[in-house]
Amino acid sequence: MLDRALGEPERRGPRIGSAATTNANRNMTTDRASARAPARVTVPELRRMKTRGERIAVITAYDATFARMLDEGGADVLLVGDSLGMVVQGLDTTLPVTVDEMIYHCRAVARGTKRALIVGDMPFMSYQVSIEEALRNAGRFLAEGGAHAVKLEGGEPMAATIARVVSVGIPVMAHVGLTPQSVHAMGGFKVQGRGEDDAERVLRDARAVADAGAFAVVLEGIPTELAQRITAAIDVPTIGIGAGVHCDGQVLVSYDLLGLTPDLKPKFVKRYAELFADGRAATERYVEEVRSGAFPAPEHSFGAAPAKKSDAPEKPAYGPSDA
Ligand SMILES: Nc1nc(=O)c2c([nH]1)NC[C@@H]1CN(c3ccc(C(=O)N[C@@H](CCC(=O)O)C(=O)O)cc3)CN21
Ligand SMILES: CC(C)C(=O)C(=O)O
Ligand SMILES: [Mg+2]
Repeated sequence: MLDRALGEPERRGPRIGSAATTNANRNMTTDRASARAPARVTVPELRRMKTRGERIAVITAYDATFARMLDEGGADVLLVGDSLGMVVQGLDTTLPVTVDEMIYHCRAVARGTKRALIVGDMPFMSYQVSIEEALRNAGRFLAEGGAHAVKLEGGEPMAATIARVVSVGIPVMAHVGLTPQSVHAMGGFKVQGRGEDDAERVLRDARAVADAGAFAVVLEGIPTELAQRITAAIDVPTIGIGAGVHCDGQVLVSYDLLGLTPDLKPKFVKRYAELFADGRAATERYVEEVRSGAFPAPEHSFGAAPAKKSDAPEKPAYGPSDA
């Protein structure tokens, strides 16, 4: 429990280190984790899921509590998306999000996750300037953020970068089609690959990143038939968002899935809960009860001298719990 509270990312994934460290981690897995915790989803497992025709469920997560909820709900992959700039930070685009911010959120998600593979989304300008910068920043997501893989946007022009990052043992999820970090070049969050030439470009992009060694490819905002062609053309799983019904998996922003983004309802979003409306209604009841004096009631209050039933040390009213 203590190591979970501290959230050391090195306990959560493969990490280069001494043989002693590796053995210690292995023993910990054997003695403590494997009996109760489900096996961690791995990159090779995701590739096998495509060959078995099993669909892959990906959801974005930005903090430990959501990560725990989504992990227990069975998500195969938790993507710490740079969409956090829009849903957590309140920005209009993802462009201002920094590597330090992404790593902070990755660490929180890593602490809340037992089974899902954790993918860190590389933010704008953290991998475009040079392959060296891409390597250094990708490495930080694993070493400091506790992520198991990184994602980056771009097709053919990013293939050499993806190949280099993959070559040092960092799994890369690619992302083609509607790439939100290119919002200004696209003139908005616009569906891509609609014309014949543009469809060919997106298909070339997907082929290039798969050939470069990406373990999966996010297809965002493209027509159903194009996503179907791409899914058939490449061996690695396609993960769709606004890309129709034929992809090998799906990804959705958790805030959209849970109904926390009341002002944003793109066509590809399905809401499985209405947490914004529920949370607002709960807040209204709380505010009303504070104003009327209905909350707090006696059962929410502490006495001056707690009755001692035994000589056992008193439990603190609140503090670290082993639950
Ligand atoms: N909350 C949230 N959900 C997301 O899916 C998401 C983010 N934020 N932030 C980063 C990007 C931005 N995304 C978006 C945002 C809006 C549309 C949108 O309004 N699309 C129109 C289609 C426009 C067209 O016709 O070309 C739509 O109606 O779906 C699409 C993707 C996807 N990502
Ligand atoms: C929507 C997914 C694919 C993403 O890139 C994000 O959440 O940032
Ligand atoms: Mg993103």
